[in-house]
Amino acid sequence: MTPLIKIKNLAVELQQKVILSQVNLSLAKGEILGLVGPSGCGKTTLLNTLAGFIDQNAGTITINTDAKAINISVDNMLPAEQRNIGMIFQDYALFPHLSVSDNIRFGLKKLAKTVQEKRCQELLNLLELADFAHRYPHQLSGGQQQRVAIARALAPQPSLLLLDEPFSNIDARLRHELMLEIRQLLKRLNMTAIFVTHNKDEVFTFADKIAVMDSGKVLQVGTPAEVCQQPNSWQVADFLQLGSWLPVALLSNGPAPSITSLLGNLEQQLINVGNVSLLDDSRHLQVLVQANAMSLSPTTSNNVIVEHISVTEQGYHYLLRSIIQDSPLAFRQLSFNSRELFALGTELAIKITAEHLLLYQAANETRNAE
Ligand SMILES: Nc1ncnc2c1ncn2[C@@H]1O[C@H](COP(=O)(O)OP(=O)(O)OP(=O)(O)O)[C@@H](O)[C@H]1O
Repeated sequence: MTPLIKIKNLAVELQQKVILSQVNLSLAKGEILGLVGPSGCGKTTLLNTLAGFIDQNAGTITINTDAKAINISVDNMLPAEQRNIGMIFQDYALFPHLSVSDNIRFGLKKLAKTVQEKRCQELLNLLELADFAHRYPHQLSGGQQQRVAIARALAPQPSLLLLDEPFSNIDARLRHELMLEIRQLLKRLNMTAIFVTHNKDEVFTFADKIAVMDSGKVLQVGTPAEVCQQPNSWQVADFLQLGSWLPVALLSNGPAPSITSLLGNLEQQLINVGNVSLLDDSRHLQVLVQANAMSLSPTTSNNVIVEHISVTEQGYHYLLRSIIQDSPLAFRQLSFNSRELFALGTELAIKITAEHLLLYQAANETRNAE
């Protein structure tokens, strides 16, 4: 199926600095993509480049609608107003001197008055804003302002909607409800959307697909389940906080390599992420361990000490450090969940219960970090 938007080898430089490089993404009509990554990795720059507020230095953006295909490249830089892309900014950027209705009608000035009226009324109803049509932005709550921003962006019937941290200004209690509501609305309209977020829960609630970025590049794209189950690099696992890192060493190589750690030898099936060359690079090997994939073991001798405790809805979350600290395999922050309460400084015997383990090669700094 032809994707609604296809981004190929997109690159952007600002003030002679590479901000985006080799960005490749495609989205089918009606799909919602969440862009995540550390601060400064280029998420907003990507949205602004798609919207036409920043010029690309290489690559193509193709938008396929029923009516036509738009090709945007360095040789064919289409101005923002001809891209048929709607954008919702983090602060909503509503016009303070215009009423809710006038904000929504703002992008419709070229259309006949009757069409403007009809579309505005439809959007007021759709976003449950009819009672606020004559109010001004400062007379609305954050959630209501966000609905107006969405209505205004949808009014010109864009083929793609871009949302920069759409829920960051919404009260935490309302956020989840609003996210589900807006997602259902976009799905009903079969609207294709790309949104930026810092919030892991947000991406899992709102997105069909996620793209994890780092240093101007897209590291991994997939459904939230795919990315969580098999993060393709330690940066992805680290950014999404999918577990903690347990340093390991190679015991034997071959088709079924075996490894050891300060929690003992690990018999689990190993998935060698990125085909780490075990012989060459065995110094910085680590496995990703989820907090729920470990248990207390009566048959193992004590191997960890409780360093930090926090209370969770399911019980207690512990940070454990290895009892042995003068080893290259020592760790300081292994996450562990339990319903039992242990005091700080308690020594415990822990074993890994996961069926398989993801093996990564680490940069030095991720060792011992959660
Ligand atoms: N106009 C500009 N001129 C030069 N550099 C810029 C400009 N705008 C952004 N940058 C740089 O581009 C990089 C990416 O910025 P961007 O705002 O896209 O990141 P981000 O992932 O959205 O960050 P955050 O999550 O903090 O919002 C940063 O290093 C930033 O300093």
